[in-house]
Amino acid sequence: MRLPGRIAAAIEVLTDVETRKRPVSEALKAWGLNNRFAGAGDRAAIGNLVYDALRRRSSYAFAMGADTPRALVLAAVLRDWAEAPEALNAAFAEDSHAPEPLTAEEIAGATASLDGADEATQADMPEWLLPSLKRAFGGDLAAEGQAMAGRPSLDLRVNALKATPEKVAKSLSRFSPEPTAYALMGFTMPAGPRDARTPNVTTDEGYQKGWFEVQDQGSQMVSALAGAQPGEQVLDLCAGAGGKTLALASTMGNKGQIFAYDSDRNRLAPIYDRLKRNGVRNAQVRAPHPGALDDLIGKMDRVVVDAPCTGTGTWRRRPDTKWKLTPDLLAQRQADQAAILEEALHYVKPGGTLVYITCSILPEENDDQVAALLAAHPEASSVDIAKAWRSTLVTEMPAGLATSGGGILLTPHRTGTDGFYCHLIRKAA
Ligand SMILES: C[S@@+](CC[C@H](N)C(=O)[O-])C[C@H]1O[C@@H](n2cnc3c(N)ncnc32)[C@H](O)[C@@H]1O
Repeated sequence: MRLPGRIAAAIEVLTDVETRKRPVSEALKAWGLNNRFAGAGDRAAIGNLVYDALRRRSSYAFAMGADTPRALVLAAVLRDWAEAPEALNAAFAEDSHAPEPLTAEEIAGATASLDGADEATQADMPEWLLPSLKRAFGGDLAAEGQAMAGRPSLDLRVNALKATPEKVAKSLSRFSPEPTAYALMGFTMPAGPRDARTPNVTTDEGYQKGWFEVQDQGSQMVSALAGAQPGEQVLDLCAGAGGKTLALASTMGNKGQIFAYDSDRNRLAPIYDRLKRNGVRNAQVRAPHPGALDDLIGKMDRVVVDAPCTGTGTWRRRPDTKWKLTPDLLAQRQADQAAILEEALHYVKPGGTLVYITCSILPEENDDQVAALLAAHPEASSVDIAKAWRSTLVTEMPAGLATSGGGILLTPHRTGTDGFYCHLIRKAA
C-alpha cells in the first residue's frame, strides 16, 4: 500500500474507534483481519497514523476546524508527518485507494496557528481536567502536554537474575539500544518518525530466555525507588501481570520473599509464566480468596501498592483513554486507592515501608491520597524521596521532580518516561 491507501485505512479505523467506542488496538486488529493483503509495514503505518491523530486530537481539531476522523488523520499527515499538501493531492490523484482530495480549508489546516487556542487545546489535554493538571504542572502545562502527545520510546529492563547489560546489548545490537538516562539496568530505543515500526524485541532469543523485559523506564525507576533489599519480606499487593514483581525480584537477587497478590485472577494469570521465564525463585503468588493475606498482617518489611489508577501517565501509549476519562471514573479510582492504601498499611511491620505508586499525573490520585492516609495515621510518615533516589538510582535527584506533598512525579517532559508517581511512607517502629 502507498501512503494514500494507508491514510484512507487510518480514517476507516479511526471512524470504527469513534463510532463503536472501540479500543484502537481492537479496531486495528479487526481492520487487519478484513484486509489480509496489507503487510506488517502497512499495519504499523496505519496504527501510527491513528495513534498520532488521537495524541493531538484537540489541537488538530482546532487547526482543521473539524474533529472528524478524516480531519484528524489528515492533520497528523500534514502537521506531524510533514507531508506537503500539494504533493499529497498529487499522490491522491494517482491512487485509486486514496481519500477525496484535500479541500482549501484542509490545506489551510496544515499551517494553522494554535495561538488563539485555549490552554487545554494547546496542551492537548481534556479541558475538564485543567484544574488538576494546573495543580500538577503550573506554568509547564503546555510543555508537559505536548511531551505527553509525542510517541513513547521502547524501553527494556535487564533481568539481573539471568543477564548483564552487555549480554542484552549484544543480543539486541541490530536495534542499537542505548542505556537509559536514569534506570540503572535499562535500555531504550527511541520512537522513529512517520511510518517507523517499533522493534519486535519479544521475538529475540534473549527475551525468550528471560534476559530482559519490556518495561518503561519510569516503571523501572519507581520499582528501584521501592528500595527492596535482598532478604526482605515484600508484599506486591497489586501485582497484576507482575511487571513490578519481576523488577523487585531482580534487585533482591532472588533472596527473601515476595508475595504477589492481585484481586483480579485474570490480571494475575500471566505472572506464572513470566516468573518462570525470568528465573524468579523468591516469589509466591497469592491468588485472591478470602483471607489470602491474613498471615502477612504486620509482618512485611515493604508493601508495594502499584495502585489501580486512571493511567493518565500513559497517554502517549493509549491516547484514546485521554479523551474517554470521565469524572466518575476518576472518582471511582480515588475510592479504590483510598481503600487499598488503608488495607496495605496493615501488612507493613513496625519500622517497615509502604510504597505507593501510580501511573497517574493527577494530584487527586497521588499527593492527595497520601495526605489523607498520613492524616488518618499518625504512625505513618513520608520518607525523604531525594535520599531514596540517591541510594537506589545512585545519582542526585534532578530538580523539579519532587511534588509538594513529598512524593516524586516522573513525566515524558521531565524524564522522558511515562508519567509515574511514587511516595515512600514509613510506619513508626
Ligand atoms: C496498575 S495495575 C498493576 C500493574 C502491575 N503491578 C505491573 O507492574 O504490571 C493495578 C492492579 O491493581 C489491581 N487491584 C485493583 N483493586 C485491587 C485491590 N483491592 N486489591 C488488590 N489489587 C487490586 C488490579 O486488578 C490491577 O491489576
